[in-house]
Amino acid sequence: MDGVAVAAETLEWSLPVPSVQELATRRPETVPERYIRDDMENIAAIDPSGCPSLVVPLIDMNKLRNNNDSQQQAVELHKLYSACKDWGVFQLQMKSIKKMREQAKEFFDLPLQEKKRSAQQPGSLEGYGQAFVTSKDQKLEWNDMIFLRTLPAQRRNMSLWPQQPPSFRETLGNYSENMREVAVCLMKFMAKALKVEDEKLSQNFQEGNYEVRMNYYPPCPASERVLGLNPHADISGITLLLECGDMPGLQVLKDGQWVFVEPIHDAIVVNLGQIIEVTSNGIFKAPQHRAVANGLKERLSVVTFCYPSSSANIGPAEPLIKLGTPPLYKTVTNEEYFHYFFNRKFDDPFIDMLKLKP
Ligand SMILES: O=C(O)CCC(=O)C(=O)O
Ligand SMILES: [Fe+2]
Repeated sequence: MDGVAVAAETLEWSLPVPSVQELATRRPETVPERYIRDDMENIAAIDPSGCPSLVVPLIDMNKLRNNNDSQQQAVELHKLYSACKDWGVFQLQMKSIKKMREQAKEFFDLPLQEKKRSAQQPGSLEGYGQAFVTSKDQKLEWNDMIFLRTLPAQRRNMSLWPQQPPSFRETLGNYSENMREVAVCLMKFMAKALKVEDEKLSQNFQEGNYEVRMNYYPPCPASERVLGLNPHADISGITLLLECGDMPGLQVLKDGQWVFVEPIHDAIVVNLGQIIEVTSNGIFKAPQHRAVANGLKERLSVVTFCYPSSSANIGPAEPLIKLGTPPLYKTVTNEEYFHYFFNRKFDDPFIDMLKLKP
């Protein structure tokens, strides 16, 4: 059984709350109290434009793949290694994925009643609605989303896949396959960068589970006191994030400072998840990140969570341990991994529970 299925059976994921898109359409002067983050001191972040050391690294997949120029390849591989180790996030240059961007926007532009044809069912995360609303008192995020399992195809719940816009389903299917290729390829190079020449790692992502979350953040009249998405580290292996416009909103915690990830048109953002932090025995980092709101413009992101095959164990890669380094984490089954996740205390970096005592 995979993680989300477990959750759907055991947790109230998504108590019904109003669509923030609908709230924003009425152009209110302020927002309801439940969105105001008196619990957060400072939602401001650093603008990285004047500070090159705070610009998220940019990796070129073509250079990584170019076997005709081994020098260039080695330089890019080293850049990848440093990005995964020092940041846990980087931008990956690739042809822009225009169609998915357009279709995501068209979906959220539909009337509410049409979007609600894909509405989440009680107690389940999958579908159109909000995520992780588990109590009537908790602060709410300025975000509407649609969450769908995409690969392998037999995990799809087609009753929740939007039928509008007309080519949404086909575009999302193709896009997911495209993202699986990217994930598999990245895993090959990440294994190489770790000097773990192990085909199993990328193979596990070839046979892995893929889920897509499309996030919609409308303009917000109280953006400096509201959060689009709470700080978190992803529980995936890796996460591939497509920005649908040029409005910044994603921030990553780097050396104690929140830094904007500036959207680049011909790139996707790669965020390492906690499975890779464990697999790399703590060498690579799953960064804390969050999304802020803004008062000017809507923002959309299409986020693909890439998980290894459910039959693969989660633990430090064996070749790393064989090189003589003690394992920092215990090895668990996929089911155990999600069990730890669902039984964490809310704000815990939950992989700490997998840490072995020195
Ligand atoms: O929309 C964003 O920029 C962040 C999305 C994200 O972190 C997530 O969906 O896990
Ligand atoms: Fe995330």
